[in-house]
Amino acid sequence: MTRIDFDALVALLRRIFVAHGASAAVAEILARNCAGAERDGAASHGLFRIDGYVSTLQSGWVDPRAVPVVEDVGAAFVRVDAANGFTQPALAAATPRALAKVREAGCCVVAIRRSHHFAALWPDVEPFAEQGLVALALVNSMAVVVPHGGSRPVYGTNPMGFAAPRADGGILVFDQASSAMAHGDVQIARREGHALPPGTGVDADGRPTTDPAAVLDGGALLAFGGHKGSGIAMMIEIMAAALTGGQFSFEVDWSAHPGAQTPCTGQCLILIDPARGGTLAGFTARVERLIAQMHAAGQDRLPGDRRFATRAQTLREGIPISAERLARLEELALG
Ligand SMILES: NC(=O)C1=CN([C@@H]2O[C@H](COP(=O)(O)OP(=O)(O)OC[C@H]3O[C@@H](n4cnc5c(N)ncnc54)[C@H](OP(=O)(O)O)[C@@H]3O)[C@@H](O)[C@H]2O)C=CC1
Ligand SMILES: O=C(O)C1=NCCCC1
Repeated sequence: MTRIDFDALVALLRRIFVAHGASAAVAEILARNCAGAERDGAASHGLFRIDGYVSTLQSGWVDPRAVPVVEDVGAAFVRVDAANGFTQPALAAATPRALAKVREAGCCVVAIRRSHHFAALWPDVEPFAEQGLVALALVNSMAVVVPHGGSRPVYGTNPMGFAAPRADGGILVFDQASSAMAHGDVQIARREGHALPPGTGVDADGRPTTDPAAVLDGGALLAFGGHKGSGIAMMIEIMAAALTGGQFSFEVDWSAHPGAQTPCTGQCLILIDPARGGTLAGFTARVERLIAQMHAAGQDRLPGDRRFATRAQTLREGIPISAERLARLEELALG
């Protein structure tokens, strides 16, 4: 195992994306996003995803040079056609207008369609919380989750990311799939030969299984928390796809593009200026009061704590990477 500096990793990933057809602007955004996930120790959405990005780019399924079209729809709504490109450049294109609207109207919905999201959600919400806003991002993916009581997959692993400002200038963030496990983690479990916890998925005959291969090859995942998580997955389909005009998870069809892995769906981002409920200082003081109660009740780890600690360590010491993986990335950067 060796270590790589964050900026060096961004530069290497940028070369990979450019070598596989991405514009300089798209390559920069995806490289920072993916390197940031690896820096934060997000096993399922960091370098693990690079082979999937590359085979998707080679399949012609996504346009890595897409120019998003941003449209104003009233005082507090921005509609974005990602033009079959990645979600993150579409969000970057919409951000200046969304920020202007949230400052003016107190809130803003950003509805992105025809977009491919293959990453963690916290990078989509953190920058807004760092500017004193509350942000909630909802994304649907591909049909691998059975609705509660059902027998075939309809929902994606549909993640939600939430961030809010804190009193010390820091932020509180959670980011999670609505499935019992992210699909990426099931793939990692198969690769590493680990069983899944009971309640994660079913096999091709709908029987509960702890075998990741049985879930991935014809089986399906369950929502987290039974009918409650299933309701959240349903809400995310409605917010990320019905509201935006993106595809539902069950509509994603890769059959004409063998090797494609990124789901072409939608994302809904809701931004709120908490100062509209009083003052920003008043809001963050209430957040701190809640956190103090959580700690007093015995919760010593907040969501985001592990990531922020990993980030601080890897920025200091470098990001751990195996020699094989580094060699593979260098090879991919050659195109
Ligand atoms: N693009 C897409 O379509 C999809 C993306 N994803 C991404 O996959 C990633 C992983 O998702 P998932 O596996 O569900 O996330 P996890 O279950 O690993 O973590 C979910 C959240 O809970 C926090 N957390 C974890 N353990 C504890 C604990 N013991 N106490 C308090 N908080 C805790 C985490 O904080 P911390 O981060 O600090 O550990 C995180 O904010 C996410 O980034 C998600 O966006 C998932 C599905 C689809
Ligand atoms: O891990 C997951 O679940 C997913 N991640 C990226 C997009 C597809 C689903």
